[in-house]
Amino acid sequence: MSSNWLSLEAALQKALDATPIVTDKETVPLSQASGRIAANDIYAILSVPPWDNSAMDGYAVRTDEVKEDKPLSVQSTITAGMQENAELKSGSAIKIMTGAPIPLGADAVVMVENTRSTEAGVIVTQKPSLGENIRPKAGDIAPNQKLVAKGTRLAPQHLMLLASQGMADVVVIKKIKVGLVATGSELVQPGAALSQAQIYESNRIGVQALLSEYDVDIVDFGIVKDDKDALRNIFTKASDSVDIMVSSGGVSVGEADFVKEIIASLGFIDFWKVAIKPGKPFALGKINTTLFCGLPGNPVSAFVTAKLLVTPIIQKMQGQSDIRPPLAVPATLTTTVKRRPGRRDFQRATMFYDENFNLHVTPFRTQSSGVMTSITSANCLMVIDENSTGLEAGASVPVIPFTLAAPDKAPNLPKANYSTAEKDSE
Ligand SMILES: Nc1nc2c(c(=O)[nH]1)N[C@H]1C(S)=C(S)[C@@H](COP(=O)(O)OP(=O)(O)OC[C@H]3O[C@@H](n4cnc5c(N)ncnc54)[C@H](O)[C@@H]3O)O[C@H]1N2
Ligand code: MOO
Repeated sequence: MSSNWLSLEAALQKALDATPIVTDKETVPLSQASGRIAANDIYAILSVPPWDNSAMDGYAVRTDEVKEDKPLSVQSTITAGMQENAELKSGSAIKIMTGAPIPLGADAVVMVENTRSTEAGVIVTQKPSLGENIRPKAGDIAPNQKLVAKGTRLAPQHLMLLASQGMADVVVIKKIKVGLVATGSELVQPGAALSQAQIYESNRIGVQALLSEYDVDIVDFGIVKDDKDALRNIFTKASDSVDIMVSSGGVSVGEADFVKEIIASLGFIDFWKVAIKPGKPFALGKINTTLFCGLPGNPVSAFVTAKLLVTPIIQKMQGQSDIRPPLAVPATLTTTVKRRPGRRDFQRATMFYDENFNLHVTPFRTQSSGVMTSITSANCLMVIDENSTGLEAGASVPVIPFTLAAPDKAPNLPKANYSTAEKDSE
């Protein structure tokens, strides 16, 4: 590894150390809170369940009165939502539905399937144990119990929990503003006409979609030419209006790569170059007090550095308490891979299961960071250590899946045909 390249871990640590945490709060309805960060610890107000209630449709009984072939007279029926404080009489049973409050005196509920109805009453065919099918008051949540810790990214299940407490809204960290700009005199906005030597700009849309998963406000600064004044102008504007500015392109050593120089003149470059492939020329700095991330222009490098370096920075800035690296799982390499040591490789690859649920992985045929189909054809990144000179087929290698969906041939999953693609007509 070249001496002026940081390892991914060192780069990430430096980046997170330089990242300020936004503390401004706002109150939003639960319907808009998914993916936002809880700004406070949230405590329970109510018991859940609010009373002892039935876990089954059946009969509330006194266990000591349940005898083989002795009918219990059915006193009444209680359904969930009924406002009645019933009391179970001796020698009786009360018909009860799931969720309804347990009548006073009852100490178990028999499932309807374990009973038989007769003219004389209900006969219990399987004696319940004490407390069977009774969900006790506060068995799930007790008042003052911490429900959600400050810094939690609110997932659907957290929102259900808060709703069960009667809460209609929640205090979250204000959305952070992320500026995006693509640099390059050759770049044209998709939809416009191309002239000679021009290509369509594709990094902003990908980075925007990736970062939008973290519920940020994107401020789009468009495309800027490789021109020092134009770059200075955009970055100065950005420092007044966003929390973090993310650019792509112009961070390597070419004649028109001015981005680092301009950032250094407006603030400073904290580090440049990370020992990863793709994505080596990633730069981190500040424009006045605004954090700056310079992604390399090659589309695959921009995608991988946004995923590996920018998304943890965003999480830290939002006050997320638990920032973790992406999930990596071991897979068996199907082919021999030769490489030059120096950078940790994040090869675009396809992982798949065999009949025994073992995961295998095949790298995409080309690993050039300009080949965008290497990411669209892949379903994971295959990680090879910086010092490795290559791996033999059969070696175990970590892979980072792009999604949590099962790859091909998952043997323990239903064999239904999930594909919605139209079948060839017969
Ligand atoms: N002599 C050296 N040359 C290069 C090195 C090096 O170490 N020494 N590093 C290479 C690596 S690795 C990368 S990655 C690239 C990154 O360079 P830049 O960040 O300066 O990117 P550009 O030169 O501006 O663009 C590279 C490539 O990507 C295309 N591009 C740029 N932006 C976009 C965009 N928004 N949408 C679509 N395509 C984009 C651009 O046209 C170029 O083809 O540098 C290597 N060079
Ligand atoms: O880092 Mo570059 O991204 O190898 O092509």
